[in-house]
This record gives sequence, C-alpha cells and structure tokens, in this order.
Amino acid sequence: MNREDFGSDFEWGVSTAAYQIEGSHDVDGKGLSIWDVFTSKKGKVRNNHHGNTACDFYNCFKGDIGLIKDLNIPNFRFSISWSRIIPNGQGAVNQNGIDYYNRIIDYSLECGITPWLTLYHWDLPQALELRGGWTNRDIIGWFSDYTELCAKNFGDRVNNWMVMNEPSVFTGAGYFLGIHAPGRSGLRNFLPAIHHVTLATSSAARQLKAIIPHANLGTTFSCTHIEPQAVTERNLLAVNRVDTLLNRTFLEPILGMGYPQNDLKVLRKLDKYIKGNDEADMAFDFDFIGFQNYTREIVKASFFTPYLGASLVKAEKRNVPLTDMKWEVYPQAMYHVIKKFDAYPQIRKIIITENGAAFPDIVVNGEVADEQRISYLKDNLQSILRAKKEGCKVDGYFVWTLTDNFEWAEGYHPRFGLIYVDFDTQRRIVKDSGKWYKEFLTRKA
Ligand SMILES: O=C(O)[C@H](O)[C@@H](O)[C@H](O)[C@H](O)CO
Repeated sequence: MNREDFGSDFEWGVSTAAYQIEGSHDVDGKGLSIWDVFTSKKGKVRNNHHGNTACDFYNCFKGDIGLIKDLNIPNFRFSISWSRIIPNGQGAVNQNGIDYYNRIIDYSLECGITPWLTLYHWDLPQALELRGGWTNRDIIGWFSDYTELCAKNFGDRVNNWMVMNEPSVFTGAGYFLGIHAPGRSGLRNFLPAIHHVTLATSSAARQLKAIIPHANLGTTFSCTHIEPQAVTERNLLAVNRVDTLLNRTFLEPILGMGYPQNDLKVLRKLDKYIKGNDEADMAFDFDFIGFQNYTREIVKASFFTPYLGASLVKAEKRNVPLTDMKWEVYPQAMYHVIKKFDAYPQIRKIIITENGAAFPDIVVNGEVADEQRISYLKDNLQSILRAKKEGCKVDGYFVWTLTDNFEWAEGYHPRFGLIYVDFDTQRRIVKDSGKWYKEFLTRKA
C-alpha cells in the first residue's frame, strides 16, 4: 500500500483540538470554557486532570507545527477556543486571542502546511452555559456571531473549515449522560441541545459561505459500525435503533432528510422544539462531511435501557484486541462506515477527519516503539483503500492525533499521539508511528 494508491488529490493530515492541547486556560484575556469549569470539580475527570496546561501548545505551537513539517504531513486540523477570542461568548472580542490564532495560521502556512479549522470542539464559553448553553435557542445567533468573527479574521488564509466536532458525543455525553462538560443529563437537556446544535451547524455554514464563498466547508460526525451480538430479530431491531441514534440523528437533518423519527420513537419528542422553517433551515449542502471512526459496537436488545431498548456489549467482555480506551481494534469497521455513508447521494465527499488509537506507550532509550499503533493505522488505511477502490467518494484521512493530550474524562492516561509528550517537562518524542506516517507520506511507489 502506497500513498499513490489513494490518488494525488487525497488529503493527508493530522487532527487536534484546542482544549486538549493549548493550556493557558486563563491568560491574555481568555474567558473560561465549560471544560475549564468541569475539570475544576473533583471526581469529574480521571486523576482530576485538567487542561490548564495540557501540551502548552499556546506557547509551544511553533515547535509542534515544526514537527508536523518534519513529518511531511500536509494538512493540520486544529480548533478555535470560542472563549479565547470572545471571553463571554458574546460581545467584547479578545484581540490577544485573535492574534494567537493568526500566529498559528501564519506559521502553518510559512511551514507549507494547510490549516483546517474546526469552529466548535466542545469548549463552550462558560458565560453562555450560564445562559442555558446548547439548550437555549439563542445560541444559534451567538454561534453565528462567533462564526462571522472567525470568518472575517481568518477566512483570507484558511480555506478549509469544519463547523462542529462530533455533535452526538458532546450533546450525548455533556447533556444526556452528564459525563462530559457541562455535566447535564436527561432528555430535557439532550433534546433541545440536539436541535439547536443542528440548526446552529447549518446557520454557521451559511454564514461562512456568505463571507468566504470559495471556502471548502464541512462538518464532522462521530460514527461507528454496529453489529448484533447474535442475529435475532430483537437484536437486529436494537441495532437499528442504536444506528439511528449514533449515526443518523445528527447527519440526516443536515442532508435535508429531517430527523429519523420513524426508526427511533424518542426522537418524536423533538417536535416540541421544531419551529417555523426549522426543517428547511437544518439542511446545508456541505462540500464534504468529516467522519470519525475508531472501532465497532456490538449491540443486544435490552429492556433496561430507556428510549433505546438496547445495550452495548463491552469489548473487554468479548475477548478481542483492545486499545487503552478499551475499544476493540477492528479496522474493518472503517470499511463498513465508508460504505454506509457513501450510499447517501447528498454527501458529495467523505473525509476521515479522525482515526487513531490509544496504546500504553513507554519510552525506552529515548524511543517509543508503538508497533500496535502502526498496525492500527495501516489496517484502517487498508480499509479505506478497499472502499475507495470500490468507488467510494472518500478523499482524505487525518490521524487522531499529533501529540498525546487531554483525553476528556480520561485525562492524560490514554495516549493517542504520533508524538509522545512528557507532561512534566513538555518534552516531545516522535513515536515510531510518527516516523512510519512520515515514511508513508514521503516514500515514492
Ligand atoms: O472526536 C472526538 O471524540 C474527539 O474529537 C477527540 O477529541 C477525542 O480525543 C478522540 O476522538 C479520541 O477519543
């Protein structure tokens, strides 16, 4: 398998997110985000870790972008911290924040690296959370204003934009299960969050298109391949309900298909929040859709899970190879999800905007021999190539992630990076997987 096999216009990159790498959570005028507040509460995150310093990217970005260059990675995905440029989420702008992101963009371009910018990667300004956050319909306007500011300040040099990162995860974990920031739970929070995030995604996209007409616009979705524990009618119906929630609820309204309410009854409760022209306003013709896949889920029917009637069969109970996140290593999942979403005629282009794995990396003589990660990446690329050879419109791949970083509720324990970080000294060590990715991107067939 060579880079050429994927075609010369295939986009190769690496993905990151602001809260997971930047640190400097309260300097130079930055306002607090929901993750700054969530991690300050004991017991919310493993080992009570937080992102106050993280990978200190705020200060070390030149070094890390230099490493992206050294690894010959042409595209760099990063996110903007809303509260770093608008401390209260609305109103006064923090010019220090704008200047910081201009430095990242300019230095990336100076290094010959193309910036791919994510507008929202989970770090909502706390000041907006206090006004209801994603459960308050006014957030559609707040997010649109933030988008306008970003487009006007960065649109002259950034051509590749992603509006949202994995809405199913940050609304599910943050507004239904309460295990991520802001720590809210229940349908009364989850349902309005679903609807407002969907409307905000398309209204922001229209805003971007109006200000940067030539921009390459996308948005990203978490997705997973789902199979029944045993092929029974009850389990197959359960698979369909889980698939509807995880893979279709946030995507299909954007594609102009409305919410898949026939396949998951609880989604009919969204009608309470759907107003006026919402159905039409939820749709937007994106240039690409970013899909993020890491594994597969095995599902069985269950009376005990309200609304879903299904439960996930934990991978660690299934005697299968696992990552440090206890996710099954199942690279065929990537093939299946691409085939699934390729079938949507409304999707013009698929880009895998995240894929990667956490493994227990150790430093030996200044090196990190992460063979498992190399195999994981290779096998997932094989799956992508297989789908591509079958005609699927998949045109890009971004590794999650550049440096080990703050893995949300798991803190710094899971290491996903191509580059090892010693969080005591901020020393970086390019892992063997980073060297492999470089060799793969550089080697001529
Ligand atoms: O998309 C996500 O879930 C997040 O974008 C990343 O921030 C995670 O760190 C990664 O997926 C590994 O879990």
